[in-house]
Amino acid sequence: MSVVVPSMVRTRRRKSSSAERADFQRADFPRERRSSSATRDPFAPIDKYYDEEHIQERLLGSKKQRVVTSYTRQAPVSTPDFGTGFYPRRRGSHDEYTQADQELLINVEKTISDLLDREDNDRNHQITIEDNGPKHISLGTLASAGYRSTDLRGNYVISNLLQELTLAKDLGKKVVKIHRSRLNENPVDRLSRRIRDEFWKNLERCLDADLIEKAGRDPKDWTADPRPRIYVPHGCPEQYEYYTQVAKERPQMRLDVRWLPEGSITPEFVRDLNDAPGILALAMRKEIVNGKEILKGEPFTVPGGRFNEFYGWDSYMESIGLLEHGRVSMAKSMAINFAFCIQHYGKILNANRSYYLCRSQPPFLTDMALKIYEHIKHESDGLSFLKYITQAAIKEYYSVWMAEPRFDTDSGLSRYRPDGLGVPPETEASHFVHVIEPYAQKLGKSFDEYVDGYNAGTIHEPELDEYFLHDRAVRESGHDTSYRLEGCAANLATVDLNSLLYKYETDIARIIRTYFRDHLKITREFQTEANRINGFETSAVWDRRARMRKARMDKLMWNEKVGMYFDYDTVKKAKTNYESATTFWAMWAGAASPRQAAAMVLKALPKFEEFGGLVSGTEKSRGEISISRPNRQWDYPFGWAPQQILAWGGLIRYGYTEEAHRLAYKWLYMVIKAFVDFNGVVVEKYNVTRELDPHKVEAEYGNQGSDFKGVPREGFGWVNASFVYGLSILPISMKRALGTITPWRTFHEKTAVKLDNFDELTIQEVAEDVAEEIGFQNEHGRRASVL
Ligand SMILES: OC[C@H]1O[C@H](O[C@H]2O[C@H](CO)[C@@H](O)[C@H](O)[C@H]2O)[C@H](O)[C@@H](O)[C@@H]1O
Ligand SMILES: [Ca+2]
Repeated sequence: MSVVVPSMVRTRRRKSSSAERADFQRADFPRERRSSSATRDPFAPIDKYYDEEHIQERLLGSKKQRVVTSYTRQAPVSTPDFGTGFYPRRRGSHDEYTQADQELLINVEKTISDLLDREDNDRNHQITIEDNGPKHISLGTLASAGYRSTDLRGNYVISNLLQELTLAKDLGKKVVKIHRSRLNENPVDRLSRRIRDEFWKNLERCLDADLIEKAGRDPKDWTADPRPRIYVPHGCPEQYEYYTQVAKERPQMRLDVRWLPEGSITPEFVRDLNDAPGILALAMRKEIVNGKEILKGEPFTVPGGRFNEFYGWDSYMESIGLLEHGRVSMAKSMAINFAFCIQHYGKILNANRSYYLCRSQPPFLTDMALKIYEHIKHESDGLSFLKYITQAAIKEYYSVWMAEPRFDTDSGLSRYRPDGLGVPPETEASHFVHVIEPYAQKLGKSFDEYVDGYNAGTIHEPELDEYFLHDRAVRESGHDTSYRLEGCAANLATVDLNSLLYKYETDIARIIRTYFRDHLKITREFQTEANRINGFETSAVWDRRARMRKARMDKLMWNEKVGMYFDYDTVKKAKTNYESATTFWAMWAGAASPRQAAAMVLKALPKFEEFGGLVSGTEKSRGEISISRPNRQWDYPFGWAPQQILAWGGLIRYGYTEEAHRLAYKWLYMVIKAFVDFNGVVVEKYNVTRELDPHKVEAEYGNQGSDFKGVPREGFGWVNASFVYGLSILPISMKRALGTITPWRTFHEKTAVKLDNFDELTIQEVAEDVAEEIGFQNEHGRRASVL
């Protein structure tokens, strides 16, 4: 058997003195040393896994020479597939493929540079299926102290190697031992592990002395002098003092601490802050450390990418994944931060930046409180947590969603309709060029001059006022942007918002009845006109509100023929006709009757189901796309994690478990396939119609999460959550199939149940049976046979 020793090893061995050799053999690494894998968990979190400072000294000695990493050099050859270069040789008998727990000894810097040199053909610091490199490397084994080499092949393994080494480099490691099994890990396990051990941690922020610098940074601050700045609400003098002290103690940070005014925050005030954007203070708690009382910020999880602040509905979605991973205290802190925002800013904010002060996002607080409570009900403060958050949600319900300008008295339904003035400053400057340019030209002004004048109120343009009223509403809806909402959002009582409010009403009724003996006292900071006199709430009125809302939704939004809810235009007094995946929110909230749910499954679902799960809206509703009518990120062909999460929940709630499984499988398959083929990528949104590279989204704002060097470090908050939650609802057979990257088609073909008289019992047929039982016909007039 010929043993191939990488050329560098041979050279070094020849040069090394006998004394050095003796030292080396005396040391801990005899030629057939036992692997350390018996004691080291191949899948440990990176800080533990690479926490072996001693490797370098022990192995490299003073000359740092003995760790070998090299490509197997061969004569350049030319192949039609790869072009000219050094290509993988055939496997030799020395390859130790059978040893799943084999460990490799790797020089970090050198291997990264070799890998990028050879494998990263398009020079984007990622190794993906779009690179035409050899997808092969020979590395020294730990057991032979680098004397023997073993081969790694294939895009996934080679890319995982780059990722692991980049992580090790982040930790300052020069030489590492890596298990082969870590590079070859089942991708579902690998992504779950990275979310659990790394992504959540890297997305964690806190407005404490040590972290304010990180959380204060705003990639959306386009001003000439971006610097960390914090605004403190009037009612929080201790916090003001705290941050002033931080600013004094750490002048290099250039932290600018400012008060917010007492009383209501006006649109004019918010507009005027655009030249000095800043983060908004969040909740802090008092802790005793070394006998001294100190303030500690309640932490929060940010979405990722350029979204480096505490978001509204992202946080709810993230909490689903966090709870699944046992990070209960983080979810709890986020709910407490929401209560703080309601108390001090009057609403759950779009996010805690000054330019978001006027607007909110889709409300999920009662469901969040209940989910967290399930995890902490045995704790001494479990019930007081539920009480505190429910009171905050009640205040939010009355003063945000059931008050002017959001509440529409005619329909009795609510709208996204925030206050505000001027052009939203957080988007790229170019975002509104096509809208504003024609007005600027009319006045002979440049784009910038026009925006300055319009924002300052020296230029008046009612048409633009109307445009931005709707634009702000689009952003408050979280669905920014979409042709469903463009030019009309502020007038729409949307299915999404009213489903969520129905959920508030039913949740609040249930909470008051079940946990507070039908009498919930409202403390002063959360009192509103609606409950100030009584000072308490009871369940009956909430039940009644829910029934009323359902009746209104049925009347104004439900379309029996199409089997779907549609947004209601409160100005035109008519249903709209844009088909949106938000119709399934009514199922998530429990607002649909069993009959409506069956109709949605039978008629609506097929319109939204694509290769990668649910698409946001149908192609027909989006309409033609052109240069003057570009793609919008919340329209066809894009799919978003929250839409999937809510639809799965809704389907399960009404007993359509197989449907939920199928959709979850498709979404997770798409996410994991991109993760495997594209260097571990996890992004904000996906093109659910694109099988090869669904993470490539050509729409406004690009795609957060795709721009990284070597390894993604945080994924994207709600996609992380959707992955964790999706796995939690799938049966084990599906999880296994996902781990082997089995497309839905194949999985389905192999596992579909065969019954007598049926070629295949499809879920569609089950839905038809349900429909049959309730006397419902699909649009082709077809009735299913009775089982
Ligand atoms: O900066 C542009 C817009 O960015 C946010 O919207 C998008 O990201 C959010 C964070 O992940 C998410 O909540 C929202 O649904 C996305 O459309 C922001 O919320 C917008 O207000 C902002 O204009
Ligand atoms: Ca590349």
